[in-house]
Amino acid sequence: MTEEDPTTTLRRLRSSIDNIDAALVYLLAERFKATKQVGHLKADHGMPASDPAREEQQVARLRSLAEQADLDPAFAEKWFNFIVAEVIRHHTEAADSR
Ligand SMILES: C=C(O[C@@H]1C=C(C(=O)O)C=C[C@H]1O)C(=O)O
Repeated sequence: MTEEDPTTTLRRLRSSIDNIDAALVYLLAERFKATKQVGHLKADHGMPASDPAREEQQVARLRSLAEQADLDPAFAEKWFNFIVAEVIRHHTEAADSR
């Protein structure tokens, strides 16, 4: 079997990376659409922006999923915390504009 040219391999891998990045952007957009609705619901009903107990459950679940998927669980937790910080910022903005 002939080996693939390195330039061709790089192009092929980058094409896959581009598809994955596009999927991640769409997935994140969907997640923020849902969390923004949660933010308005909380603001309308005087509920606190953050829910540490829920976050703790999510971290445990995501760490376990990351292990199964051969992804660093510490990275999964860091990524989750980064996203949640932005969600809380949106929730606080929603509450302040009520
Ligand atoms: C979206 C919510 O609000 C916050 C954001 C969370 C998230 O982005 O997953 C989880 C818990 C809350 O701190 C929620 O309460 O479900």
